Amino acid sequence: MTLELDDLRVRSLGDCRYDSPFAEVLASKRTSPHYVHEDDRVLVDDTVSVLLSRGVPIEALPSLEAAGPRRRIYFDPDATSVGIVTCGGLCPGLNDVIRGIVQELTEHYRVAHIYGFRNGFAGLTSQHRERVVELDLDAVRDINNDGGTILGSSRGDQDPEEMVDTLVERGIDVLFVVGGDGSMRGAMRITREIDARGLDIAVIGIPKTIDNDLPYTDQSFGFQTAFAQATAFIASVFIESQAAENGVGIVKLMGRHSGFIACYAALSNNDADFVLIPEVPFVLDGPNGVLRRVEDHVRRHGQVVVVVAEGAGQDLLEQEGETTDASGNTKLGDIGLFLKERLTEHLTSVDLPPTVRYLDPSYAIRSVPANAYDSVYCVRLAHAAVHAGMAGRTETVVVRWRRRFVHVPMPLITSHRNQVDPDGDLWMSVLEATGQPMSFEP
Ligand SMILES: Nc1ncnc2c1ncn2[C@@H]1O[C@H](COP(=O)(O)OP(=O)(O)O)[C@@H](O)[C@H]1O
Ligand SMILES: O=P(O)(O)OC[C@H]1O[C@](O)(COP(=O)(O)O)[C@@H](O)[C@@H]1O
Ligand SMILES: [Mg+2]
Repeated sequence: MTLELDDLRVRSLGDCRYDSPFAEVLASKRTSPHYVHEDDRVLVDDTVSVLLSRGVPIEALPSLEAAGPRRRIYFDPDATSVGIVTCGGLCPGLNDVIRGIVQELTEHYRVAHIYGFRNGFAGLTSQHRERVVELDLDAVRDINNDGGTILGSSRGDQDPEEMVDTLVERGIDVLFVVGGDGSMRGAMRITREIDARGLDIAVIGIPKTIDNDLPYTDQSFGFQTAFAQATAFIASVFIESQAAENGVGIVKLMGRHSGFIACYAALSNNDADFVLIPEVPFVLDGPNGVLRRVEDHVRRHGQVVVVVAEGAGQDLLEQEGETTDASGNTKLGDIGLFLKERLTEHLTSVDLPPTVRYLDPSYAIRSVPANAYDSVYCVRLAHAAVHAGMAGRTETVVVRWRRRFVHVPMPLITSHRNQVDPDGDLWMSVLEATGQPMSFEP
């Protein structure tokens, strides 16, 4: 993988001219196993073989700027106005992030104004810009107890010129965009327009994806909450299938291009016998196909549980042309219902008429409040985002990478998708736990 140090440098609006409220506390800090100094950097790679293969001196190895408070900051807090927008699909923890940003900006930096734009990027258009809400400590009190986002969200394309007009009209100095790959592409278009006009506005991204499909982040916030929810649905179909004759439990889970939710949920209570994900192709028919394998399992155990990610096996479905949603995301065929139909047909034909229990929990796994672990993660990301913005970083995303909070340039976070590696140890764990074959190919 070619990755140059220069690709990993984040942009800054300029020199930091003001003392940070954290200056005193940071004065004596040095890098330790538990703290990375603001001038130090975090390595991208973590194995000796990859580091050696880079073939460059240590200081030229791919590395990321550490996140966290700075001794000096770019914006004068008294004269700073901030905007927050949440975009794309919901994810547990969005309210925790909003709350964390508002609390940090209010209690430590004491900025002049914090505005929330309603319903994603749509809230920055001329049509909706009047619906902006001013956010203070009262406005965010207890919002973390609820799922969703108090600001609302949306998909769909918006004009960057109009959005930047709104930022200028409101006097926004720092815009926080909480969203997925689409939102980060949208945020980059905003920064391009800001650059074209020579404006002094920072844009900071906080990566949100329930599918965990953004690269350079260990695991996205809300993911743990979501797969824990999914686990409960798998447990239900397991119990149901156990009590029925030739019981077949099928759970379809979110995961458009990445099967992380399916893998983690399946591993969590180990009730699944087959896990099907977009990254690992399979066939249904033939001696090694899924149908025969499931049949064998039902013959031996009297029941079976199949977990399928929504993006799996799309090549098996007949699609009427490729359709996309408002944001340009591919709309998928329903692999869950297709599997249900084909398995019912097949098991009936081999004299194992099944009792099928099919669940598609869909939005039920992402509309819940974050669990305690994700809440902690969200608040720490929010703090890191605020520090980055106040220090004048722009076109920058705050992430946790190999357990350190770091800054990643936006173009890099949209450069590719994080997916389950069929040769990696996660998929190996799934194969070990389920006992399913390594391949369903003929
Ligand atoms: N390629 C793109 N360029 C600019 N904006 C985009 C792009 N893709 C998506 N967006 C905008 O980002 C927002 C969220 O994108 P979407 O794909 O729906 O969710 P997510 O951010 O979760 O991936 C939408 O308003 C959408 O118009
Ligand atoms: O119905 P919606 O709101 O478009 O969202 C559904 C889709 O969003 C996803 O959750 C992906 O969104 P994120 O990764 O951005 O959170 C898919 O798994 C799912 O199919
Ligand atoms: Mg997306």
